[in-house]
Amino acid sequence: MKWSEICIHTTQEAVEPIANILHESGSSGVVIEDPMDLQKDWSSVYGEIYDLNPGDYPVEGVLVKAYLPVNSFLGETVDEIKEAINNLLLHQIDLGENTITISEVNEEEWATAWKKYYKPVKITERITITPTWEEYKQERQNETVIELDPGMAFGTGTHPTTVLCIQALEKVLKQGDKVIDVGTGTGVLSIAAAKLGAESVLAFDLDDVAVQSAKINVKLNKVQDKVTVKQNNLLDNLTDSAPRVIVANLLAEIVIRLSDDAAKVLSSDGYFITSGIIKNKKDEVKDKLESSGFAINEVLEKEDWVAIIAEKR
Ligand SMILES: C[S@@+](CC[C@H](N)C(=O)[O-])C[C@H]1O[C@@H](n2cnc3c(N)ncnc32)[C@H](O)[C@@H]1O
Repeated sequence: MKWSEICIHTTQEAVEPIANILHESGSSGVVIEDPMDLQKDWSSVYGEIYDLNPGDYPVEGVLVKAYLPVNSFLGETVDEIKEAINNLLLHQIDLGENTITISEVNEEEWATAWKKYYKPVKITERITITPTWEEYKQERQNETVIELDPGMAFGTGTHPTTVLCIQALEKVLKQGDKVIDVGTGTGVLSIAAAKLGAESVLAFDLDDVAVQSAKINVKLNKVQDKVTVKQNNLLDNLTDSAPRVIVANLLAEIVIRLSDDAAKVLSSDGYFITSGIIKNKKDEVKDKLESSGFAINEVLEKEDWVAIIAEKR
């Protein structure tokens, strides 16, 4: 089969929504080439990992690439992708250059193109995330290893927003907590919560592809007794529960929409961990959280992204 590579030159802020658009259009294995990755000193800090070629990276902005089968619908699919990306401007998302190029690749190239970027990564002192196809030996006694097969769901577990959420979970989670993970994607945060000691975790995602991916990863990590994965819009139709922690790695706009419901649902000593928030939207989200009845406990930052730990007042 022939495949077409679609490459979008954009901004860090637009990477997640564009990756979602590409997933929804049926493309496989989104690759993100962000020059910030070249500046990370993975080898000295984390004893790992990457062998990155600077020639693959833009000088400014980020390249988001995905692979579409070459068939009679390709033209229409590309037009739909372009339209959906341009619609992001209506949500005040900066698209930067927003140039879109299409090129043909062979099957072998695309099948391995994204996997070469995905290696075991030490996310925090305690947690390492490794793709299922890498053999990884636990290096330290108290190390918690999460195995992930990202499939077509967001993401590899190494995105700054995911890392920040895991760091926040480590700070607030107590043994025996009930947790809800809104927008679970691959299930990575639910798996982390279960492995960090949560008693039960509800993992919600609107996207069926994510739900299927999270179910697979939950089993792979043997936490199916603790984690229940369901297709659900935000916190809609929640009956019992009263979790002590809600974690939501979504876009700033969606976090704002979720804030009042999160305050209602959480237990009285509850924490709301939010991310997917680009730095320039931090104050808007903080204001909304405060007006929903939260006190801002801590703001964590990584690259252009923030995560906010908010405590129910
Ligand atoms: C940025 S990804 C986060 C994935 C994962 N939690 C992580 O931290 O890597 C956001 C996820 O939220 C899901 N999502 C978006 N809107 C949603 C909604 N209204 N209700 C539930 N999930 C939603 C998307 O399908 C996507 O899987």
